Amino acid sequence: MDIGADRDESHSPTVAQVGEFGVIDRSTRGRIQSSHTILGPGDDAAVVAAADGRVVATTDMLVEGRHFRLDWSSPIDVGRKAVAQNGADISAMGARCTGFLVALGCPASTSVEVTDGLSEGFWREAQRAGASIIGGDLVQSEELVISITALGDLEGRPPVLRSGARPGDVVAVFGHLGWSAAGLAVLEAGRSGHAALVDAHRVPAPEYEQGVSAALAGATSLTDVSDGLVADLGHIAQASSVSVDLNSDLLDTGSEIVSAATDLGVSVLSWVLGGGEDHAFAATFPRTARIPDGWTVVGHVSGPSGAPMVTVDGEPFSGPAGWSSFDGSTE
Ligand SMILES: Nc1ncnc2c1ncn2[C@@H]1O[C@H](COP(=O)(O)OP(=O)(O)O)[C@@H](O)[C@H]1O
Ligand SMILES: Cc1ncc(C[n+]2csc(CCOP(=O)(O)OP(=O)(O)O)c2C)c(N)n1
Ligand SMILES: [Mg+2]
Ligand SMILES: [Mg+2]
Ligand SMILES: [Mg+2]
Repeated sequence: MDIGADRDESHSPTVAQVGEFGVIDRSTRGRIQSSHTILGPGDDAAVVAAADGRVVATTDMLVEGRHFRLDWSSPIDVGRKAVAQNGADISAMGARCTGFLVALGCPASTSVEVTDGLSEGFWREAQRAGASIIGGDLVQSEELVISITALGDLEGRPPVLRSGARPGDVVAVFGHLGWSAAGLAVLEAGRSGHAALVDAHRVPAPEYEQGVSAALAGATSLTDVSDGLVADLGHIAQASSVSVDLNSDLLDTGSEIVSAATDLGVSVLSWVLGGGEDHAFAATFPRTARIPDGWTVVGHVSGPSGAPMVTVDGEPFSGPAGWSSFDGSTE
Protein backbone atom coordinates (compact mmCIF):
# COMPACT_ATOMS: atom_id res chain seq x y z
CA MET A 1 0.00 0.00 0.00
CA ASP A 2 1.38 3.40 -0.96
CA ILE A 3 1.08 5.56 2.13
CA GLY A 4 3.11 8.23 0.39
CA ALA A 5 0.19 8.98 -1.97
CA ASP A 6 -1.49 11.54 0.32
CA ARG A 7 1.71 12.72 1.98
CA ASP A 8 0.76 16.39 2.11
CA GLU A 9 -1.61 16.44 5.06
CA SER A 10 -3.36 19.59 3.80
CA HIS A 11 -4.46 17.62 0.72
CA SER A 12 -5.43 14.49 2.62
CA PRO A 13 -9.13 13.90 3.24
CA THR A 14 -10.31 13.45 6.79
CA VAL A 15 -11.69 10.27 8.32
CA ALA A 16 -15.16 11.92 8.23
CA GLN A 17 -14.84 12.58 4.50
CA VAL A 18 -13.67 9.07 3.65
CA GLY A 19 -16.09 7.43 6.11
CA GLU A 20 -15.76 4.44 8.42
CA PHE A 21 -15.75 1.81 5.69
CA GLY A 22 -13.49 3.90 3.49
CA VAL A 23 -10.86 3.99 6.24
CA ILE A 24 -11.28 0.27 6.93
CA ASP A 25 -10.94 -0.48 3.23
CA ARG A 26 -7.77 1.60 3.01
CA SER A 27 -6.26 -0.35 5.90
CA THR A 28 -7.20 -3.83 4.66
CA ARG A 29 -7.12 -3.68 0.84
CA GLY A 30 -4.21 -5.58 -0.67
CA ARG A 31 -2.96 -6.89 2.67
CA ILE A 32 -1.92 -10.53 2.83
CA GLN A 33 -2.90 -12.52 5.90
CA SER A 34 -0.40 -14.76 7.67
CA SER A 35 -0.76 -18.54 7.59
CA HIS A 36 -2.44 -18.50 11.04
CA THR A 37 -5.53 -16.74 9.62
CA ILE A 38 -8.36 -18.94 8.42
CA LEU A 39 -10.75 -15.99 7.90
CA GLY A 40 -9.50 -12.40 7.90
CA PRO A 41 -11.27 -9.02 8.16
CA GLY A 42 -14.69 -8.52 6.54
CA ASP A 43 -17.14 -10.75 8.40
CA ASP A 44 -18.52 -10.44 11.94
CA ALA A 45 -15.35 -11.99 13.38
CA ALA A 46 -12.11 -13.53 12.19
CA VAL A 47 -11.10 -17.17 12.49
CA VAL A 48 -7.57 -18.04 13.59
CA ALA A 49 -5.99 -21.48 13.68
CA ALA A 50 -5.31 -22.70 17.22
CA ALA A 51 -3.10 -25.66 16.44
CA ASP A 52 -2.37 -25.95 20.12
CA GLY A 53 -6.02 -26.18 21.21
CA ARG A 54 -5.37 -23.27 23.60
CA VAL A 55 -5.31 -19.56 22.66
CA VAL A 56 -3.11 -17.01 24.42
CA ALA A 57 -4.85 -13.60 24.53
CA THR A 58 -3.82 -10.17 25.75
CA THR A 59 -4.81 -6.54 25.26
CA ASP A 60 -3.11 -3.16 25.79
CA MET A 61 -4.11 0.32 24.79
CA LEU A 62 -2.34 3.53 23.86
CA VAL A 63 -3.83 6.97 24.45
CA GLU A 64 -2.57 10.09 22.69
CA GLY A 65 -0.74 12.41 25.09
CA ARG A 66 -0.39 9.64 27.67
CA HIS A 67 1.52 7.01 25.67
CA PHE A 68 2.60 8.89 22.56
CA ARG A 69 2.67 12.32 20.95
CA LEU A 70 2.25 12.79 17.23
CA ASP A 71 4.77 15.64 17.28
CA TRP A 72 7.34 13.16 18.65
CA SER A 73 6.37 10.00 16.74
CA SER A 74 5.01 9.38 13.25
CA PRO A 75 1.73 7.47 12.84
CA ILE A 76 3.76 4.51 11.54
CA ASP A 77 5.88 4.56 14.72
CA VAL A 78 2.77 4.67 16.90
CA GLY A 79 1.14 1.80 14.98
CA ARG A 80 4.28 -0.30 15.33
CA LYS A 81 4.58 0.46 19.04
CA ALA A 82 0.94 -0.48 19.70
CA VAL A 83 1.41 -3.91 18.11
CA ALA A 84 4.88 -4.43 19.63
CA GLN A 85 3.59 -3.76 23.14
CA ASN A 86 0.99 -6.49 22.70
CA GLY A 87 3.15 -8.95 20.78
CA ALA A 88 5.75 -8.73 23.55
CA ASP A 89 3.13 -9.88 26.07
CA ILE A 90 2.38 -12.95 23.89
CA SER A 91 6.12 -13.74 23.71
CA ALA A 92 6.37 -13.22 27.45
CA MET A 93 4.12 -16.26 27.89
CA GLY A 94 6.51 -18.32 25.75
CA ALA A 95 4.01 -18.23 22.87
CA ARG A 96 4.12 -17.21 19.22
CA CYS A 97 1.84 -14.45 17.87
CA THR A 98 -0.97 -15.65 15.61
CA GLY A 99 -3.07 -12.52 15.05
CA PHE A 100 -3.83 -8.96 16.17
CA LEU A 101 -7.18 -7.12 16.44
CA VAL A 102 -6.92 -3.33 16.24
CA ALA A 103 -9.57 -1.03 17.73
CA LEU A 104 -9.12 2.64 16.91
CA GLY A 105 -10.93 5.73 18.21
CA CYS A 106 -10.18 9.07 16.54
CA PRO A 107 -11.72 12.52 15.99
CA ALA A 108 -13.73 12.98 12.77
CA SER A 109 -11.20 15.61 11.70
CA THR A 110 -8.29 13.12 11.73
CA SER A 111 -6.48 13.10 8.40
CA VAL A 112 -6.48 9.75 6.63
CA GLU A 113 -2.76 10.29 6.36
CA VAL A 114 -2.71 9.51 10.08
CA THR A 115 -4.96 6.44 9.86
CA ASP A 116 -3.08 5.16 6.80
CA GLY A 117 0.23 5.59 8.66
CA LEU A 118 -1.12 3.81 11.73
CA SER A 119 -2.34 0.91 9.56
CA GLU A 120 1.04 0.65 7.89
CA GLY A 121 2.67 0.51 11.34
CA PHE A 122 0.19 -2.10 12.61
CA TRP A 123 0.88 -4.27 9.61
CA ARG A 124 4.64 -3.89 9.59
CA GLU A 125 4.97 -4.89 13.23
CA ALA A 126 2.38 -7.68 13.00
CA GLN A 127 4.44 -9.14 10.17
CA ARG A 128 7.66 -8.79 12.21
CA ALA A 129 5.86 -10.84 14.86
CA GLY A 130 4.95 -13.49 12.25
CA ALA A 131 1.23 -12.66 12.20
CA SER A 132 -1.20 -10.16 10.66
CA ILE A 133 -4.08 -7.81 11.46
CA ILE A 134 -7.14 -10.04 11.48
CA GLY A 135 -9.80 -7.46 12.35
CA GLY A 136 -10.63 -4.45 14.47
CA ASP A 137 -13.01 -1.58 15.07
CA LEU A 138 -13.15 2.10 14.18
CA VAL A 139 -15.15 4.67 16.14
CA GLN A 140 -15.23 8.42 16.61
CA SER A 141 -13.70 9.72 19.85
CA GLU A 142 -12.35 12.98 21.23
CA GLU A 143 -8.76 11.83 21.23
CA LEU A 144 -6.74 9.23 19.42
CA VAL A 145 -6.98 5.91 21.28
CA ILE A 146 -5.64 2.57 20.09
CA SER A 147 -6.57 -0.72 21.70
CA ILE A 148 -4.98 -3.91 20.42
CA THR A 149 -5.74 -7.51 21.22
CA ALA A 150 -3.08 -10.06 20.42
CA LEU A 151 -3.56 -13.82 20.11
CA GLY A 152 -0.89 -16.48 20.38
CA ASP A 153 -0.11 -20.16 20.18
CA LEU A 154 1.88 -22.10 22.81
CA GLU A 155 2.69 -24.83 20.30
CA GLY A 156 2.23 -27.54 22.88
CA ARG A 157 4.40 -25.95 25.59
CA PRO A 158 3.19 -24.93 29.04
CA PRO A 159 2.81 -21.13 29.41
CA VAL A 160 5.74 -19.49 31.24
CA LEU A 161 4.10 -17.73 34.19
CA ARG A 162 5.17 -14.92 36.49
CA SER A 163 4.69 -17.30 39.42
CA GLY A 164 7.32 -19.95 38.64
CA ALA A 165 10.55 -18.32 39.93
CA ARG A 166 12.29 -20.42 42.61
CA PRO A 167 15.05 -19.63 45.13
CA GLY A 168 18.40 -20.48 43.52
CA ASP A 169 17.27 -19.48 40.00
CA VAL A 170 19.26 -16.93 38.05
CA VAL A 171 17.68 -13.79 36.57
CA ALA A 172 18.50 -12.98 32.95
CA VAL A 173 17.45 -10.26 30.52
CA PHE A 174 17.34 -9.91 26.76
CA GLY A 175 17.24 -6.56 24.96
CA HIS A 176 18.15 -2.98 25.74
CA LEU A 177 17.03 -1.68 29.12
CA GLY A 178 16.38 2.01 29.76
CA TRP A 179 16.77 3.02 26.13
CA SER A 180 13.12 3.99 25.71
CA ALA A 181 13.11 6.06 28.92
CA ALA A 182 16.35 7.75 27.84
CA GLY A 183 14.86 8.52 24.39
CA LEU A 184 11.74 9.94 26.04
CA ALA A 185 13.93 12.13 28.30
CA VAL A 186 15.81 13.39 25.23
CA LEU A 187 12.50 14.31 23.55
CA GLU A 188 11.13 15.91 26.72
CA ALA A 189 14.29 18.00 27.07
CA GLY A 190 13.96 19.11 23.43
CA ARG A 191 17.51 17.87 22.74
CA SER A 192 18.77 16.72 19.37
CA GLY A 193 20.99 13.67 18.82
CA HIS A 194 20.87 10.34 20.66
CA ALA A 195 19.03 8.94 17.65
CA ALA A 196 19.29 5.29 18.70
CA LEU A 197 17.59 6.06 22.03
CA VAL A 198 14.86 8.22 20.50
CA ASP A 199 14.22 5.50 17.90
CA ALA A 200 13.99 2.91 20.70
CA HIS A 201 11.42 5.11 22.40
CA ARG A 202 9.38 5.65 19.24
CA VAL A 203 9.43 2.02 18.17
CA PRO A 204 10.34 -0.69 20.67
CA ALA A 205 11.70 -3.69 18.79
CA PRO A 206 10.98 -6.79 20.84
CA GLU A 207 12.68 -9.93 19.59
CA TYR A 208 9.51 -12.00 19.67
CA GLU A 209 11.41 -15.27 19.15
CA GLN A 210 13.16 -14.84 22.50
CA GLY A 211 10.03 -15.72 24.45
CA VAL A 212 9.98 -19.11 22.76
CA SER A 213 13.75 -19.49 23.24
CA ALA A 214 13.41 -18.78 26.97
CA ALA A 215 10.54 -21.28 27.26
CA LEU A 216 12.53 -23.96 25.45
CA ALA A 217 15.53 -23.29 27.70
CA GLY A 218 13.35 -24.03 30.74
CA ALA A 219 12.60 -20.49 32.00
CA THR A 220 10.73 -20.74 35.29
CA SER A 221 9.20 -17.27 34.91
CA LEU A 222 9.16 -14.69 32.15
CA THR A 223 7.86 -11.16 31.56
CA ASP A 224 8.37 -8.32 29.14
CA VAL A 225 9.66 -5.07 30.59
CA SER A 226 6.87 -2.54 30.06
CA ASP A 227 6.79 -0.58 33.32
CA GLY A 228 10.48 -0.85 34.33
CA LEU A 229 12.86 -3.71 35.25
CA VAL A 230 12.44 -3.36 39.02
CA ALA A 231 8.65 -2.95 38.74
CA ASP A 232 8.22 -5.90 36.36
CA LEU A 233 10.56 -8.18 38.35
CA GLY A 234 8.55 -7.04 41.35
CA HIS A 235 5.50 -8.65 39.74
CA ILE A 236 7.49 -11.89 39.38
CA ALA A 237 8.72 -11.66 42.98
CA GLN A 238 5.16 -11.15 44.26
CA ALA A 239 3.61 -13.86 42.10
CA SER A 240 6.38 -16.36 42.96
CA SER A 241 6.76 -15.38 46.66
CA VAL A 242 10.49 -14.89 46.22
CA SER A 243 12.98 -12.04 46.32
CA VAL A 244 15.09 -11.00 43.37
CA ASP A 245 18.52 -9.41 43.78
CA LEU A 246 20.04 -7.60 40.82
CA ASN A 247 23.78 -7.07 40.46
CA SER A 248 24.20 -3.58 38.98
CA ASP A 249 27.68 -4.45 37.65
CA LEU A 250 26.08 -7.02 35.35
CA LEU A 251 23.55 -4.63 33.84
CA ASP A 252 24.88 -3.64 30.43
CA THR A 253 24.31 0.06 30.02
CA GLY A 254 26.10 0.69 26.73
CA SER A 255 27.75 3.87 25.51
CA GLU A 256 24.61 5.40 23.92
CA ILE A 257 22.69 5.59 27.16
CA VAL A 258 25.74 6.64 29.18
CA SER A 259 26.31 9.62 26.88
CA ALA A 260 22.63 10.68 27.11
CA ALA A 261 22.75 10.37 30.90
CA THR A 262 25.83 12.59 31.04
CA ASP A 263 24.20 15.08 28.66
CA LEU A 264 21.00 15.31 30.69
CA GLY A 265 22.59 14.94 34.12
CA VAL A 266 20.57 11.83 34.92
CA SER A 267 21.72 8.57 36.53
CA VAL A 268 21.99 5.78 33.95
CA LEU A 269 20.75 3.22 36.48
CA SER A 270 17.51 5.16 37.02
CA TRP A 271 16.68 4.55 33.34
CA VAL A 272 18.00 0.96 33.25
CA LEU A 273 16.22 -0.10 36.45
CA GLY A 274 13.11 2.09 36.30
CA GLY A 275 12.53 2.91 32.64
CA GLY A 276 9.53 1.33 30.94
CA GLU A 277 8.44 0.61 27.37
CA ASP A 278 11.59 -1.21 26.27
CA HIS A 279 9.67 -4.45 25.85
CA ALA A 280 12.89 -6.27 26.57
CA PHE A 281 12.44 -9.63 28.31
CA ALA A 282 13.32 -10.65 31.87
CA ALA A 283 13.24 -14.28 32.96
CA THR A 284 14.35 -16.62 35.68
CA PHE A 285 16.10 -19.90 34.85
CA PRO A 286 17.22 -22.82 36.99
CA ARG A 287 20.93 -22.42 37.81
CA THR A 288 21.72 -25.47 35.68
CA ALA A 289 19.82 -24.28 32.59
CA ARG A 290 21.68 -23.34 29.42
CA ILE A 291 20.81 -19.63 29.13
CA PRO A 292 19.88 -18.85 25.49
CA ASP A 293 22.36 -16.88 23.37
CA GLY A 294 22.05 -13.12 23.73
CA TRP A 295 20.61 -13.24 27.26
CA THR A 296 22.62 -11.73 30.15
CA VAL A 297 22.51 -13.00 33.71
CA VAL A 298 21.90 -9.96 35.94
CA GLY A 299 20.93 -11.38 39.31
CA HIS A 300 19.53 -14.24 41.30
CA VAL A 301 16.41 -15.37 43.14
CA SER A 302 16.27 -16.08 46.86
CA GLY A 303 13.59 -17.06 49.33
CA PRO A 304 12.09 -13.88 50.82
CA SER A 305 13.35 -13.09 54.30
CA GLY A 306 10.37 -10.75 54.69
CA ALA A 307 7.97 -9.57 52.00
CA PRO A 308 8.91 -10.52 48.42
CA MET A 309 10.96 -7.72 46.93
CA VAL A 310 13.51 -6.68 44.36
CA THR A 311 16.87 -5.49 45.65
CA VAL A 312 19.83 -3.99 43.80
CA ASP A 313 23.27 -5.01 45.11
CA GLY A 314 21.51 -6.29 48.21
CA GLU A 315 19.72 -3.01 48.97
CA PRO A 316 16.12 -1.99 48.32
CA PHE A 317 16.11 0.14 45.14
CA SER A 318 15.73 3.75 46.16
CA GLY A 319 14.77 5.19 42.74
CA PRO A 320 11.42 4.97 40.95
CA ALA A 321 10.76 1.30 40.15
CA GLY A 322 8.76 2.10 37.04
CA TRP A 323 5.63 3.45 35.46
CA SER A 324 2.30 3.31 37.18
CA SER A 325 -0.85 4.25 35.33
CA PHE A 326 -2.58 6.66 37.72
CA ASP A 327 0.03 8.71 39.52
CA GLY A 328 0.94 10.78 36.50
CA SER A 329 4.51 9.58 36.46
CA THR A 330 6.42 6.70 37.99
CA GLU A 331 6.02 4.45 41.02
N1 LIG B 1 -9.55 -3.96 33.19
C1 LIG B 1 -9.01 -5.18 33.39
N2 LIG B 1 -9.80 -6.26 33.57
C2 LIG B 1 -9.26 -7.48 33.77
N3 LIG B 1 -7.95 -7.72 33.83
C3 LIG B 1 -7.12 -6.68 33.64
C4 LIG B 1 -7.61 -5.37 33.42
N4 LIG B 1 -6.54 -4.55 33.28
C5 LIG B 1 -5.46 -5.31 33.41
N5 LIG B 1 -5.78 -6.60 33.62
C6 LIG B 1 -4.90 -7.73 33.82
O1 LIG B 1 -3.92 -7.42 34.82
C7 LIG B 1 -2.66 -8.00 34.49
C8 LIG B 1 -1.58 -6.94 34.54
O2 LIG B 1 -1.82 -5.99 33.51
P1 LIG B 1 -0.65 -5.11 32.93
O3 LIG B 1 0.16 -4.51 34.04
O4 LIG B 1 -1.25 -4.17 31.93
O5 LIG B 1 0.25 -6.18 32.18
P2 LIG B 1 1.30 -5.89 31.02
O6 LIG B 1 2.28 -4.91 31.58
O7 LIG B 1 1.88 -7.22 30.70
O8 LIG B 1 0.52 -5.32 29.88
C9 LIG B 1 -2.81 -8.65 33.13
O9 LIG B 1 -3.03 -10.03 33.32
C10 LIG B 1 -4.07 -8.00 32.58
O10 LIG B 1 -4.77 -8.84 31.68
C1 LIG C 1 3.89 11.39 25.76
C2 LIG C 1 4.44 10.31 26.65
N1 LIG C 1 4.58 10.53 27.97
C3 LIG C 1 5.03 9.55 28.78
C4 LIG C 1 5.39 8.33 28.28
C5 LIG C 1 5.94 7.29 29.21
N2 LIG C 1 5.11 6.11 29.36
C6 LIG C 1 3.85 6.02 28.95
S1 LIG C 1 3.20 4.49 29.26
C7 LIG C 1 4.60 3.94 30.00
C8 LIG C 1 4.74 2.55 30.61
C9 LIG C 1 3.88 1.45 30.10
O1 LIG C 1 2.52 1.79 29.93
P1 LIG C 1 1.30 0.87 30.37
O2 LIG C 1 0.08 1.51 29.87
O3 LIG C 1 1.40 0.56 31.82
O4 LIG C 1 1.60 -0.44 29.51
P2 LIG C 1 1.59 -1.99 29.96
O5 LIG C 1 2.44 -2.09 31.20
O6 LIG C 1 0.17 -2.36 30.19
O7 LIG C 1 2.21 -2.73 28.79
C10 LIG C 1 5.57 4.94 29.98
C11 LIG C 1 6.93 4.81 30.56
C12 LIG C 1 5.22 8.16 26.89
N3 LIG C 1 5.49 6.98 26.27
N4 LIG C 1 4.76 9.16 26.10
MG1 LIG D 1 -1.08 -4.11 29.97
MG1 LIG E 1 3.79 -7.58 30.02
MG1 LIG F 1 1.93 -1.08 32.83
